[in-house]
Amino acid sequence: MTRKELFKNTLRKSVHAWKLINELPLSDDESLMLRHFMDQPGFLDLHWRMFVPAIKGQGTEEQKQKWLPLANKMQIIGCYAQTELGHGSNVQGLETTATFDPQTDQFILHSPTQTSSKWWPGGLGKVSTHAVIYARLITDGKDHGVHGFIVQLRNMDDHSPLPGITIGDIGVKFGNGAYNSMDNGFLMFDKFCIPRDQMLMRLSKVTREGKYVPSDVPRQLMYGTMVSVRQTIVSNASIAMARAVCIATRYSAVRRQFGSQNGGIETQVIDYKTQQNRLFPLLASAYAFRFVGEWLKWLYTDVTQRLEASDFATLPEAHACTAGLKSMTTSATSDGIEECRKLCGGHGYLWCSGLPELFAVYVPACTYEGDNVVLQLQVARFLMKTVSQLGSGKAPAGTTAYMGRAKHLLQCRSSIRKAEDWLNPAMVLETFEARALRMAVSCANNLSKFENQEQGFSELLADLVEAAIAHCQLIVVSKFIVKLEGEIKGKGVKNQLKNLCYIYALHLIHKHLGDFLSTNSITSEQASLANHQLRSLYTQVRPNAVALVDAFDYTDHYLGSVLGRYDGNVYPKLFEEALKDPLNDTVVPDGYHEYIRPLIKQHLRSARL
Ligand SMILES: CCCCCCCCCC/C=C\CCCCC/C=C/C(=O)SCCNC(=O)CCNC(=O)[C@H](O)C(C)(C)COP(=O)(O)OP(=O)(O)OC[C@H]1O[C@@H](n2cnc3c(N)ncnc32)[C@H](O)[C@@H]1OP(=O)(O)O
Ligand SMILES: Cc1cc2nc3c(=O)[nH]c(=O)nc-3n(C[C@H](O)[C@H](O)[C@H](O)COP(=O)(O)OP(=O)(O)OC[C@H]3O[C@@H](n4cnc5c(N)ncnc54)[C@H](O)[C@@H]3O)c2cc1C
Repeated sequence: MTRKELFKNTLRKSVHAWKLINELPLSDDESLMLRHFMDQPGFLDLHWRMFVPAIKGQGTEEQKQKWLPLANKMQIIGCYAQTELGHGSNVQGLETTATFDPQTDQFILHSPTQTSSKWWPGGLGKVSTHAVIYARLITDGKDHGVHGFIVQLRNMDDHSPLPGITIGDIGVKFGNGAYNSMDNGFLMFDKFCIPRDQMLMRLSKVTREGKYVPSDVPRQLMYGTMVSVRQTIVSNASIAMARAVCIATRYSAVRRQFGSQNGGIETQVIDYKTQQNRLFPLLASAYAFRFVGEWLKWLYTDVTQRLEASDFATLPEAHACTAGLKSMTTSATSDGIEECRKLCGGHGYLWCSGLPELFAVYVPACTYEGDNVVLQLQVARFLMKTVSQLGSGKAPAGTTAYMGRAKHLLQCRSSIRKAEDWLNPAMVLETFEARALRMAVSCANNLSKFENQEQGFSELLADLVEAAIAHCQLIVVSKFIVKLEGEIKGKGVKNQLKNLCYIYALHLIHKHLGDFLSTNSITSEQASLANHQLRSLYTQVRPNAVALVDAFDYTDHYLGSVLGRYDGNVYPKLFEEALKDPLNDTVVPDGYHEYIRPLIKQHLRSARL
């Protein structure tokens, strides 16, 4: 499809999905499932995941009563317009202004520079009638920082932009189809006026007289919509990883190379330890991210309930967990999808493998909802704060509770003696805790050598990110272990999950061996034992690998992959796909008479053939 066709077809699908949701009708969970199977980024994502939650989280009761019924019936379509051409990560650096005019009781929205143009918001370019706009609030010449406003963008009769608004699509993005189904947009305001009651005023207010009234709740609640989406992105990482792994695992069982004896069949590539060493940790990650995603959903629900009761104590941890896990799981999944492409050899590079499209549509997850490095730095700040409070009498809680055992974890030596010891959950957990704590404490010690903490932080950014990743990996490993300790129906299933849990943990040790050795969390002998155990786990997973990906229950239609077909009938179907290519419509290609024939004829003449 051309871009225009792709965009229009996605509009068609989105509107059809919305019709089904209402007609059947579908529950919220079923509607999410429908979105999952619609399987294309589109304006509904931003309307439901960001526009509506932003109003719910930041609007007053009256604002919710006014706007939510319209949004819930999709009589208005909204998006979330925060990022600007010049500023994305640095939200406090946004330039768009919303200046209160007491004479008209209105805010004047203005884009003072080119870099202040909104740039990137999904659904903005061509579809949305409304947006939640983030802009600097100015009253009486004073800048109060960034706040949210509900703004109508387009005329409700003919969809034309309202006077004072310039709006459009930002152009083609990475990949052929992928994210190009979405109208990520730009927007400029030229002194565009909105009524005062369209500032989202749950967190702070501007009175009729133009007085700014800050609220007594943390201003970070303005970032709440991002926290909610980051949490869902973790579960989505599992879905995308599982999809790539399903394709690569099934194909690795079909594909054979070398090893034929006396003219017999060749070896299935899944039997090579190198293939297993690349594939099975990704299979384990798909399960691990699913379980940590379930836990994060619980954490998010818990913090939401606490916030409703004005208990803000767990907000920093919820922010650190959603930011860190969003970052860690999306980076691992993007890399994992690309690894799966390579695991499928040359055929993985074919569009019909399903992997190029999956990669292209997935990889911006490392950037949207917060650049992955920027988000890990938020985790690092949280860890440095926690370390600095050790010994102050305030016991660390939640995911940093292990830091409360700092004295032990800083000096303990791993008691792993034989390979099987690596199947002991307490020993594995302690290894990850020791490594995470020692990396965090080492950063804190190095920071303390700087007179200026911010300067020290800038100098140590790379180490801080590594410490944050170590903490996030510990969370994933620990939640996998907790899952195993809970109710899992079926001993066989539990055994399989145990294998995957240890593959996940031991492979991380192997991959980040430098961290584990340099922090003396394990010795090089214990590292060899971990590798030995890992190989043995691969052997145990091998006979069940295909069943473990079949368990994801993805249909062939959803996978969209010739290589990942359930029936394994890969080669005939690769031919069928090839023959569908427009280049094969004719035997002699268009351009032969124009370019190839004259070239050949010229050579034939000069060679006197
Ligand atoms: C084959 C076909 C397959 C098809 C598959 C389809 C796949 C589709 C999948 C769809 C899935 C999901 C849909 C998602 C849609 C994505 C759309 C994207 C939307 C966006 O990107 S919206 C814009 C997002 N922008 C960002 O994330 C910006 C990142 N920056 C920030 O968040 C912040 O500014 C910051 C965290 C970097 C803060 O920096 P800083 O300058 O320090 O900030 P301050 O404002 O001064 O605040 C500092 C203190 O506040 C704390 N803090 C910061 N953030 C939060 C928070 N969110 N909650 C609570 N607290 C927060 C911070 O820790 C500081 O605290 P302290 O003072 O240290 O105590
Ligand atoms: C597909 C897609 C959809 C999007 N949808 C929306 C949307 O609906 N609404 C919306 O408002 N926005 C949206 N965005 C924008 C998105 O949120 C931003 O792109 C994202 O927050 C990153 O910001 P940036 O582009 O400014 O990156 P930058 O911050 O410019 O990052 C560039 C580089 O600088 C590094 N860097 C930046 N700051 C630091 C620092 N302090 N320390 C160390 N390194 C740093 C980063 O790691 C990165 O390597 C979308 C983006 C994409 C790609």
